[in-house]
Amino acid sequence: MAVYTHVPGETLAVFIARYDIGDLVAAKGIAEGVENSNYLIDTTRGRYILTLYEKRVDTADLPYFLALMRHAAEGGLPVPRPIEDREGAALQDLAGRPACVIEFLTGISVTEPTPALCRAAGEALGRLHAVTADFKDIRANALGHEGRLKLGAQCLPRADEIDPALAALIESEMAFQAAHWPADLPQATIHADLFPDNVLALGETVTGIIDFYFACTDARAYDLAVMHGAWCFSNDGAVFYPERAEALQAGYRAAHPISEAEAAVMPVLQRAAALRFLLTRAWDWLNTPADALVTRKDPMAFARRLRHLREAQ
Ligand SMILES: Nc1ncnc2c1ncn2[C@@H]1O[C@H](COP(=O)(O)OP(=O)(O)O)[C@@H](O)[C@H]1O
Ligand SMILES: N[C@@H](CCOP(=O)(O)O)C(=O)O
Repeated sequence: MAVYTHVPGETLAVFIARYDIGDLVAAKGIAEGVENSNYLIDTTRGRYILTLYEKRVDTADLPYFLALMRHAAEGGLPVPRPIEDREGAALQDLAGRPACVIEFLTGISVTEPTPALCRAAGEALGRLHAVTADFKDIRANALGHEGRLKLGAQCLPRADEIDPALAALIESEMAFQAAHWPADLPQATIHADLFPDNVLALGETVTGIIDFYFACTDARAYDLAVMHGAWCFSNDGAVFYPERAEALQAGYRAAHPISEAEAAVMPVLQRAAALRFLLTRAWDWLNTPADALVTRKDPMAFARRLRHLREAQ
């Protein structure tokens, strides 16, 4: 469930009238997503997405995210373009929250991707890296190497409330990452959260790359490592699908090279990515009130991935 901020219909109609996109004819809250409130907006001229940014998104970062989406869309990628109102403003204030109307893209997100879709998604990431190579804005990754170690230390004291062996796993991986994280990889603009639920597809064609709200500047190859964890395991993390991983990497290489140095440290980056999602899920698991609207994601699904990656080395 992800409509945290409810906007009355009459307020929405007045809001949409600021734009040159036709009159509001329907608005529905979108259940998917966890971070922000999203509405599907139909007007007399087309369909749009209205996002109200909730507390975990720093308002100061919004111009970066919107500029990045615009840059990627102008580069020919299926990325939603932020829509400007008649005065040229894309970033708005609605119901006390920062808000933006963006293009609606067709397609559905799958939960069990085929190797062919993994290939297409890998290629989409490679194209994103190619198109954003000249995107100049910089945003530090709050969940980069240092951020992961900090969050790990915050999760450790209560991690065993989730699973009796979890603290030991986190502590051991933090030590490994502190010793092995490569500081000298090429930096780039990365999506940083390109899970299957953030890729829209029709059949095996990618029609949308969405949810840029973790995008940042970090090791380019780390973005592929995030996708490896998100796309190449069963959802519970119990089964690894090598054919998906091969397809993902082949697709990426069709659009962007992977250097020898990046390939050599990929196992470390994959473990770092598994740790990142294990930690944010563990933190949310321990700190989300039982009556919260949002469904917590299972941290153990990424603990299993991390164990698999550690054993495979
Ligand atoms: N531009 C878009 N076109 C079509 N559907 C979208 C678009 N943006 C978001 N959605 C829909 O809204 C859902 C939640 O969006 P998302 O950006 O992932 O939210 P959150 O940041 O809260 O996780 C997506 O799963 C998708 O169904
Ligand atoms: N992909 C992350 C959670 C972020 O959720 P999103 O809906 O904004 O992609 C996870 O799976 O832990």
